[in-house]
Amino acid sequence: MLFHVRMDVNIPRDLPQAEAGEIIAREKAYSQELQRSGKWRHIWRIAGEYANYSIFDVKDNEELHAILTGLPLFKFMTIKVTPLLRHPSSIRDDDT
Ligand SMILES: O=C(O)C[C@H]1C=CC(=O)O1
Repeated sequence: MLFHVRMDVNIPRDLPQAEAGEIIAREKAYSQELQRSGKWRHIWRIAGEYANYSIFDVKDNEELHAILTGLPLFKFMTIKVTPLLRHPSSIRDDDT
């Protein structure tokens, strides 16, 4: 199942810089591992914002929930999920 996910990150200003850096490094490793597995298909930075648009390709809602709640930055994020399905006019083979 494909999901479009918007993640907005809001790290509190009073979080020590070293702690924030450590969480961001863990987030990057977590994200890149999921990208290598094919579950996190795409990630784009939203210009001018500490936010991204991502596409996930997972088995079901439960798997997506587990992935998102496992994000090291999860507690500092606002996340919006939109389920996707193939458009009948699509000419792309990888839209499902
Ligand atoms: O920077 C972000 O958009 C937040 C988060 C998502 C992946 C990652 O490495 O960081």
